[in-house]
Amino acid sequence: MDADLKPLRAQIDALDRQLLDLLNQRAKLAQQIGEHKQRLDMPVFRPEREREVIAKVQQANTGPLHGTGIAAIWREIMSACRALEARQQIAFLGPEGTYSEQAARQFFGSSCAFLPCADLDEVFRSQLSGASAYAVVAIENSTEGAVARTLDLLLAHPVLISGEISLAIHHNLLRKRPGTDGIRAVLAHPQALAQCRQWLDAHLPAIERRAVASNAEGARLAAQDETLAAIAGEQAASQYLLHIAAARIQDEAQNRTRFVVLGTQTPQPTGHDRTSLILSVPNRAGAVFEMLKPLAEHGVSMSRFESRPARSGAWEYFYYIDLEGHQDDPPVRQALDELRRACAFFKNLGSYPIWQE
Ligand SMILES: O=C(O)C(=O)C[C@]1(C(=O)O)C=C[C@@H](O)C=C1
Repeated sequence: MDADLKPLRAQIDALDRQLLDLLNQRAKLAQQIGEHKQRLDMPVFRPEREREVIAKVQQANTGPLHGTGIAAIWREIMSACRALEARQQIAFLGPEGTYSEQAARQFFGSSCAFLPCADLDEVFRSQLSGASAYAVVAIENSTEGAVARTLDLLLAHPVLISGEISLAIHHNLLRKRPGTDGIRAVLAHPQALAQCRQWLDAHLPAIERRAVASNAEGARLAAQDETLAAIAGEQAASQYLLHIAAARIQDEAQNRTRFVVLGTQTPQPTGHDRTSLILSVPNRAGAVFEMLKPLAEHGVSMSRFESRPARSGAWEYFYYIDLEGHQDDPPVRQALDELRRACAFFKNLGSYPIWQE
């Protein structure tokens, strides 16, 4: 009975008052930091500091709260404190309800303005023009590989990567009513259709698969027509008031997407950082081997190696390389100096903290 809960709830109420006082004390300190940053024209958002804050509270945590819960709470606390320093806009690939929006909200917390953009080009433009302080774009999926348009735009524009976030992606079949009877077409982004191929082959083999600009766009259309189903996340289900006709239909249970955060600053080293580069070498025997030599010589690990055609017609490629470490760490700095000298093309997209759940 609720009456039995009364004394415990009274204790929670008293603690909440204390928490509120403490949070407001914390917010006042963030405001003072904000004034200082404004005087010195320093960036408000400091991902390396936020990472440190979360690591410290997780280390101090004796439970029963879990580390992931602690991280989520502190991300929101810092988002609210950050908003007192400056309210920033974050661009992402819309419409509302996409995984990109989920990544943007998880990374920056909810005390920001979020701008859904029509396509990836517009997401980049919004950040480059300064209309948005940051942008969040998908770069690779563990099942389907690289997001080609993102790679091309990273090459074409003068952008810096200020952070990353990796999300577990659970696809669901969404529609206006429960069950799969009467579905005429399944709508989703081509990547999501590909990630659910086996499930669709087994459960809806004769049904049309229609590629649309985003999963959320598919969900929006499915909300208007009973004969359409969409593949999308739970966020899209609640956004467009759809039923989950089948849950977790992706072929790989461990399906994840990595997103990068585009900004104007390179965060300071945290000891757990990644550096992203785009390189190119002439098309001759041994050139790629030579290109990678400085990394081996300085003991720098490579966590990703991806190639895209250079469209020169000469079988030349751009190589997208992620290194472990920060560009200010001496071994990485030395390797970068040598790569800069040796490569026909060298672009440093910057160093940023590795995402921590
Ligand atoms: O330490 C800072 O630079 C702050 O502005 C404070 C704070 C926080 O709330 O802890 C807020 C925003 C920054 O991104 C980092 C941390």
